[in-house]
Amino acid sequence: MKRSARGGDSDPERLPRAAADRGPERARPVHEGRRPVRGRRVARAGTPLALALPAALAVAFLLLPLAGMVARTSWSDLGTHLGSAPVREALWLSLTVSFWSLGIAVVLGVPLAWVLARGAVPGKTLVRSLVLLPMVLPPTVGGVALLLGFGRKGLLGGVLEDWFGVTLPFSTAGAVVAATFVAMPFLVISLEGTLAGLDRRYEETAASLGAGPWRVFRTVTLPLVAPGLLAGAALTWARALGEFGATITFAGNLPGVTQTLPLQVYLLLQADPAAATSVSLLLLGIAMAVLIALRGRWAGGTRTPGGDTRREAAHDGGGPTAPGRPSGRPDDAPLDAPGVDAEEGPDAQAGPDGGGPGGGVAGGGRGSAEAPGAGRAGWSLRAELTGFNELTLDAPPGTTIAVVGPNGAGKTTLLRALLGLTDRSRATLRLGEAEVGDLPAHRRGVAWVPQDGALFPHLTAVRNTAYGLRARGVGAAEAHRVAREWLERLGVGHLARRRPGQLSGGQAQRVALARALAVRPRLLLLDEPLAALDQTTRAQVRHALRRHLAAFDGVCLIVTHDPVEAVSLADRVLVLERGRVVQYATPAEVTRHPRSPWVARMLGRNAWRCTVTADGGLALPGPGRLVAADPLPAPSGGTDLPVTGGEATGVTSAAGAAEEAGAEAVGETGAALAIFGPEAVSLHRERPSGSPRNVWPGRVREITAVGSRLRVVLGSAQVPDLVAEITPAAAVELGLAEGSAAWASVKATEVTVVRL
Ligand SMILES: Nc1ncnc2c1ncn2[C@@H]1O[C@H](COP(=O)(O)OP(=O)(O)OP(=O)(O)O)[C@@H](O)[C@H]1O
Repeated sequence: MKRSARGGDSDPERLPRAAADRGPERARPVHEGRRPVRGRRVARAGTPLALALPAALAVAFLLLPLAGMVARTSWSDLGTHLGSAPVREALWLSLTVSFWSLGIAVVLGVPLAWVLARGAVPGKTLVRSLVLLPMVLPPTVGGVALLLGFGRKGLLGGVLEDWFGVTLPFSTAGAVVAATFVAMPFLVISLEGTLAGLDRRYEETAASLGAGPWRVFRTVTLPLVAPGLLAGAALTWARALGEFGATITFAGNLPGVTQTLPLQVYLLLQADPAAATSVSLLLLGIAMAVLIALRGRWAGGTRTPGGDTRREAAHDGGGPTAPGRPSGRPDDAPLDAPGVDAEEGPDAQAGPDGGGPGGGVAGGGRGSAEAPGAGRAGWSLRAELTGFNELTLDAPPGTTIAVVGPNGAGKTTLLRALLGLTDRSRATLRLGEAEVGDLPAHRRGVAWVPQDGALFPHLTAVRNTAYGLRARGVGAAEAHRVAREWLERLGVGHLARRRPGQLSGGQAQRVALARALAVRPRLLLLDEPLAALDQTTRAQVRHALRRHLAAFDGVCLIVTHDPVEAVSLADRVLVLERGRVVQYATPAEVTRHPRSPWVARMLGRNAWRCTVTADGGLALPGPGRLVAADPLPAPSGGTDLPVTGGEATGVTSAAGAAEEAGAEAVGETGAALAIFGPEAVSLHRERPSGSPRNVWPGRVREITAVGSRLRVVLGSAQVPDLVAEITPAAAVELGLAEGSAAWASVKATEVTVVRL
């Protein structure tokens, strides 16, 4: 049996798998636990001498001059040298120039880095090369270029002098310009790298909560890239402080005006080498202090306040992709078990009055947690998608639609199209009476909860929840009051002051849901809201979700791979494959008559593609045949779309229509799907002699435990693999083990046939 064959929990082979099963966040400690061990082994035994030797030489090459400086410094005269009036003056000037330079670099460089990382502007590669140029150009050449640009006879210099009376060469301002020219690239390159590595979902989620681009930049982007920005700023400042070549060429060497410390060193080297060494040591000390303070951060990704280095990029962002990551820590924070049910009194069904004056498209007088029911106000959904997704989606207020389909079916693309965040699919979108398809994401009234919730790691739970309200102009006090109410309602009120990094996965999901519901969206999009949670937490959050979705009177789309989630949360299940609709029906209908093998398997059922033969039999791809008691139903003509209030309510797609037409064309023969549950399969040691007409020999491929029962996968030369579900006692009685021979039988009455 697979379970016993696997061994105990201490089996090292099992650890990564088991950790991965509990979600990406839990998997991390396993790898972290192993890494140092591997690292030590590689360092001790793995570094080839051919690499180690030149590397050591390189370190010696870099170290020797510095060691020489330290060794040759006249330590007894150090105080006198550094305390002299010219050195103090030069130091003061250096600090003035370097800080001005830093200020200008931040004001100009931050927007430039953003445009390079995010802007859809032509010629970005060229601009990036231009930014890098001062880093590789000899500084004296940079100084010459500055003279030709900003000098008296330069392109702009004459204008500056005539119009504004500003002369840059041989002035302190000139020294600032020279230092900025050389140092700004450090800031731009460092920040651009950090921005490119930032997980775009934070910004996209902020937009879906109603924040415009400038607010998103100020309140989400900047705080998240702050470490990268600080690192770039420190490097920029240090580079400006040490600038020499461009300064002396463009601004000259005027004591008290442009003679900064590096220029002092140059002069002192001829007049007083010992003093030059002392001043050099000062500059060296400053540079080392900056580098040590940064500890290599300029070379890394964004270190978010939650503590994770992010190299993720957006779905459509063009950068590297990375797996979803739960914002919380499922393991170490206690779950708020008593919360959900206890706080769900009648009051909990009354929505907070959080609508602010800003309102946005999601504003209006609706309480977002009114009791569901006919006649209530709400927002219907009508969307027509073209591009990768080709479908039309219609749903009345209060509908929850589970979007399912295999990997790459276009589920996420569908959500992103509804948000207006992708060009791969475009959506015309009507929510209630409002056409919002042409509006930017932050004005659509479509709230999005990405896979891991994407809570802003630098904000507490309550500030996360208040974010959308603040973006809509609600005052801070009111927004926080409403946010607290929502957190209470979702059973996480007591965690209001915690940051996402201090929440468990389930708690983080509830906060993310509270944050989305608090803005009273017209359309709610949940991307695998429970995927990162363990079974117990999943059940709790699902429960909370069901209650709140029942009170939500917009339409909610939930992407899921979990059949329990689809069946228990949704009013309709939308099955996608290759961007098209395969089925759109109630969960009961999808369970009874799944129209694709993928859905059938997702629901844990056997699903065999077969061909209906002229005599009503079912031909399988192999030599075997399958007999079903019920004849194939007449072609449906696509009528498994539900109808509500006299109007067709459902989904259509070009592909779906074509399939229906094809099915009709073949009449009673053609492609079909034969479906039977694993509980309908009986296993035997010998060929059964009774009534079943479907009997095949096979060999046990795999046995796994599912709850208190066992799932047996039987491979057969005659028919596709089939799954049976039996009790452990039956398995013992039959002597089943992996590889053992067995017979399978299925009653014809247990087989349902669905036309494809
Ligand atoms: N930025 C992109 N550029 C090009 N193709 C993309 C991009 N993002 C997704 N795709 C492709 O679009 C298709 C649909 O992707 P999507 O992410 O919507 O699928 P999904 O159903 O959400 O999959 P999963 O269940 O794996 O999350 C896939 O074939 C995918 O490779």
